Amino acid sequence: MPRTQPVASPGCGAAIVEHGGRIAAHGLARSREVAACLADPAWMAALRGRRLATLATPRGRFLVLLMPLDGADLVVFSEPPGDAVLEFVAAVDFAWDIIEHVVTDPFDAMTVVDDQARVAYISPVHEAFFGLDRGGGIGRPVREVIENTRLDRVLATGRPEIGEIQRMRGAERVVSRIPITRDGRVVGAIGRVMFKGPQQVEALARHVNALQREVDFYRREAAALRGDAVGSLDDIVGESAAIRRLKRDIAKVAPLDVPVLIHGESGTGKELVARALHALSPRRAAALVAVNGAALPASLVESELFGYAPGAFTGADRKGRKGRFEQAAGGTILLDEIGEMPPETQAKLLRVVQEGTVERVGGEAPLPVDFRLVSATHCDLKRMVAEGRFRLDLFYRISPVVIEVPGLAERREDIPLLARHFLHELAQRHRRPEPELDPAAEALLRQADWPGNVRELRHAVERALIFAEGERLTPAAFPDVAAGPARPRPAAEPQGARLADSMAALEGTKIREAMQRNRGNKKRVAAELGISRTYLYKRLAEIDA
Ligand SMILES: Nc1ncnc2c1ncn2[C@@H]1O[C@H](COP(=O)(O)OP(=O)(O)OP(=O)(O)O)[C@@H](O)[C@H]1O
Repeated sequence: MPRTQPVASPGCGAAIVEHGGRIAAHGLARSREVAACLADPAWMAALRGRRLATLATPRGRFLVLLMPLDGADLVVFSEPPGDAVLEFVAAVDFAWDIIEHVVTDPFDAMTVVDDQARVAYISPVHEAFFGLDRGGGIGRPVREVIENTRLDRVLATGRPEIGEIQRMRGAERVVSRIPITRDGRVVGAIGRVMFKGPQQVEALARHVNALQREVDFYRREAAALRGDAVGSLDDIVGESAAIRRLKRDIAKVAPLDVPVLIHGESGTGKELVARALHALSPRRAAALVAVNGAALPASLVESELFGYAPGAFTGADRKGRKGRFEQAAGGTILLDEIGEMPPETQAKLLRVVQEGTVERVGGEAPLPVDFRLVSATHCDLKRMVAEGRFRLDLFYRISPVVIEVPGLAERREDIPLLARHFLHELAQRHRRPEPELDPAAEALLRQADWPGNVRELRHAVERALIFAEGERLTPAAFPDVAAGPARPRPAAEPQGARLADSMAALEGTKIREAMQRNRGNKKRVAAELGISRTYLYKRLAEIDA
């Protein structure tokens, strides 16, 4: 009989119960209540039948597992991993058999990966399908073992993927990939594949899936053609801290009726931000009208923005035409590339923004207009104001709130996510199977410099998809993407400002050289360079700073 005494670690224990009656107990198994159970032949017989059971003791409820040995039984006691497991085992006499069924079911194979995306378990039927020996995949990176798997992605995103189609060994299967969390942390993932299952269900699932994607695609396409302001935070792909912050800012600002200036490098998604601002605002039912400041021909600015009255031009629409501000009535107007608008247009815009009215060309009375103003630019407008290239009064009017959109270089962790998002979307558009992005290609895209930001990445993915051969995109599919040291990035500034920068740098060098030549004699330096002494002092102060 076991000695019964207080145990140091009551959380678990084990005992070997010999069929002859001898018991060697450890940990929890040495406690009085447990020892009594182990010594009770009826209790042991019931446990042998179930293999997995629960035991209620004054210390709590425990899971009990029996493993038959030669002439003895090994009985293990353990704290349960969770109440649901306890309840399941307590309620179902054949819990063991169910677990066995789940892990070996030939119609619903299972793969389990750990938090490093290494294979922890594969159902025997799945192993056989991949030509693996029993246990042959264990411990290996799942990508090496299972074709087209995305279990590593599911680990990274923590998001389940249900009912997806996966191509394996030339056949398409319906799969689900589910992250498993413990205490809020993803500790692994399971993949399930309807292996042989009813073929109809599989085909149906595939069909529904393809239709769903197609509907999504055409819905977006139609919305874009209608110029609808559909958009939402979900359209902004990315999980980096910078993107999460951006989304938080958008959600905060959208419901307020204040003008917003969106600033960011070219191709960072400023238009998406504008659409989300509109979609989350009380004005969402009305239109979002976009005006591109860089594309407005000077001669048409007025009629385009403010419309024209009936009979204003010979040959013009007799009834007159609404301008963009009138079209945006009750909605939002997006003044895109506002930094590119010439001074005369800026003056006209200021009037509209200040007075809330527009005057149609050839019209008599100003018409009140009700719009929410959103502007976007890649220019440094403050600097343009300082240089006299942008009106200060207009700047104040358009920028009570400024939203900064981060460049791709500041959120490289989003690159794989964006690349896969575009692969998915573009594969639908070009009606091509969606290829996998192989890890080396993913690494290349992550490291590359993207002066054109998300737009450039999208183009690179599109080119790769169109020219791709096979089901996998390797680095060779991205011949124009340079790995390693960054290519020179064009600043988020128009050409004029870059020229100004280089002029300033050149001027600094000339001044420094002249100062050396003339041993610091400022009078001589000013004379040599043909500049005033006051200007020289100013530039020297800037250079020293
Ligand atoms: N976070 C994102 N998620 C998904 N798509 C994005 C994202 N950012 C940009 N894109 C896509 O990249 C392309 C360029 O984005 P967009 O036109 O909004 O950029 P922009 O900042 O307005 O550029 P520009 O200043 O050159 O007009 C679009 O196809 C857009 O859908």
